[in-house]
Amino acid sequence: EGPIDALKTPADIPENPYPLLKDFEWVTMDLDDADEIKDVYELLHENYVEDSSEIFRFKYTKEFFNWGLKPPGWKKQWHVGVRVKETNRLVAFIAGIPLDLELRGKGIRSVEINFICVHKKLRNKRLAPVLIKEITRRVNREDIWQAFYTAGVVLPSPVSVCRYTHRPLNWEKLYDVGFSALQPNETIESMTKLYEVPTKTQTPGLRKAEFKDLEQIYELYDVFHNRYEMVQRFSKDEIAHWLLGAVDPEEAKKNQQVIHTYVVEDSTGKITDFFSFYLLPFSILKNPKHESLNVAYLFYYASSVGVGKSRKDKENQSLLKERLQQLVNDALIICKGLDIDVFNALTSQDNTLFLEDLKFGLGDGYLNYYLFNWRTSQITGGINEATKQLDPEAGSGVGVVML
Ligand SMILES: Cc1c(C(=O)c2nccn2C)oc2cccc(OCCCNCc3cccnc3)c12
Repeated sequence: EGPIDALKTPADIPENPYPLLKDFEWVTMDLDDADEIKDVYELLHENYVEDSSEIFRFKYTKEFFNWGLKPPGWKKQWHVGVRVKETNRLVAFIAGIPLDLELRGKGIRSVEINFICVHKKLRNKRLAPVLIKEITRRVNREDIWQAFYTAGVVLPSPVSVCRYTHRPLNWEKLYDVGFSALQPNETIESMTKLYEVPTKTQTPGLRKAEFKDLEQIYELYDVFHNRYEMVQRFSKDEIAHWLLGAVDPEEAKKNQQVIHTYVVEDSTGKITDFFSFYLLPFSILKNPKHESLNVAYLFYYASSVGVGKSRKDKENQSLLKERLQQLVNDALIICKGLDIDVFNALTSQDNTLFLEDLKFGLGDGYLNYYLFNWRTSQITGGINEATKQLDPEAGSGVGVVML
């Protein structure tokens, strides 16, 4: 376990940007400028590909970028763009944000790389590796030598791999857009009935999280995440940003269209649990009936039921299983109320404890986790390596959730 490359200092790193194809120039995006956020939004909206079927494309909002790209400690120079010199058109982007990663108890100051995008017309020009080299240079100049990133494709040595899972909430719409299909002995009515959820949440004391809960959420997140091998450690400001929408309560209101966090408060005023999900719709291309798919992604959660207990403690595992099933079932009920069509989750964290019982279906996508310049042994991703089926016993050591 440890760095792979020879140790260096920022002085060893070139101060000039990495060489670029002649018609293009490096730019540092200023995501405090509405026009620049718009450029990134348009580039990704037209060119970011996530699903192989080409039916769906992420339907970004300004708030999604405000929230996803500007957490506490964000740096302009880690929002790297490539523009065409002549036209000033943005044709590529890559982002890094600070990450306090902890791997089996060892803290690793690193960055999280995400949102890499190359314009469709510039594919196969080997631009992506150049984007990665340039953002690595800019990160190294800040004396950071490790990076964390995920990808649907298999690259050299993933630390872990998790599987996509989907919980239909509006089955008929998923059927209409071609995401879900009918098996021989099924009908639209039987499927709609199968995925029906109550209208009211069931957990006593469940309510939206507020800023007054910040201290307790911060504490509960920290102790609960000791159970995973790979976790993201958060400052209190980072918990405010990632779970309440922003450090500043006024700014947070806008981002609460994207990030939704709920807490359970017991009769003594103690926060015993929280869960969160973020919304990122898909535009549906070429469909006569629907133009967008409303999607929620399970984000971070924690329960006092799991605090201070080993995952080998069978008794506690079954208590946690029961608790998480109830909490995530409430998340489904809330999302149905928000007109969400499908609730997405990975096989990470303790999700394998509830995925099957709450009727999540295994998707055909996988998420591979990578750690640049850090050798480490593999971490279980909640699925059986050979069969790719859920591995409820093993659970997952992956506690980090990336957007
Ligand atoms: C993507 C995604 C999908 C789908 O593609 C999908 N669901 C319903 C219909 N479709 C086609 O399903 C998932 C299940 C779990 C985690 C996921 O993704 C985890 C990572 C999400 N990244 C979002 C992101 C981050 C940065 C920039 N743009 C997008 C996904």
